[in-house]
Amino acid sequence: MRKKYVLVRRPAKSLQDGLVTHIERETVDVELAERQWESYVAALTGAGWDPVEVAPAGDLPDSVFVEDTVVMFGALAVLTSPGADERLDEIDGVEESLTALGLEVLRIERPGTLDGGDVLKIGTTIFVGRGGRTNSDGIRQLRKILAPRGYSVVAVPVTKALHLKSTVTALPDGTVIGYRPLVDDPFVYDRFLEVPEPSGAHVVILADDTVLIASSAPESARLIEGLGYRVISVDISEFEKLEGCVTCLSVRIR
Ligand SMILES: NC(=O)NCCC[C@H](N)C(=O)O
Repeated sequence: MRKKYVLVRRPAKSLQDGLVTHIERETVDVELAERQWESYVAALTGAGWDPVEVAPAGDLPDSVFVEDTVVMFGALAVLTSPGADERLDEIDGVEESLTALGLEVLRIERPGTLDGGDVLKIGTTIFVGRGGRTNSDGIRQLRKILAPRGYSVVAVPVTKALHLKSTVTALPDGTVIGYRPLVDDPFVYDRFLEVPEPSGAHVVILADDTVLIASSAPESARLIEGLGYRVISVDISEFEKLEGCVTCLSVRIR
């Protein structure tokens, strides 16, 4: 069986200086964050994923949110063009890890901006959030890269949260789940299921029958379990204080 790699990046010592846009700033316990990160990586490993650690970047507070720096399409890695200038320097370290894995690497360039947190892949349909971090030129560039490879890019406005995937993600069967007050328009998706908690909208698909969710969303976890999935919960409270969620801490490479 082919190895399933997952890219992760250890939290920076300066984590507490990470950006906050839509929520009030709270003090981050960096030591607790480190322990939570270890448990998060252990959950991925336990589900059969092989972690590849991008070299840590002590002076880049948001570097742990590695999802925003690259989007994978099979063996193609598209490095992003982060919408926040403070995050631009995160790209180089990620590129080194991707090249070392022998992947084809392309990139979105300024003036285009695109954050990985704005990209939701469901089969060959790629939903891209147009919001605070991703602009129309970034979407245009991604569309140009993906069209010849058989993907269609569907752009959707995001006005109520940081990223598209702060508002919705998808279950293994393709059902889009979201916390309704944060979703601009649920009708852009073929199937939409409302979850009862904001962080319940975020799942990482670990296998066809298994998803990872934050422990801050117990009711949503029960709802998803009721649909026949195995649900693994992890506490990521310190990352949630910086508008992070379970998806943003890793990038799966299949
Ligand atoms: N994909 C994600 O949900 N990323 C979270 C990024 C949080 C970080 N503090 C930021 O504002 O960029």
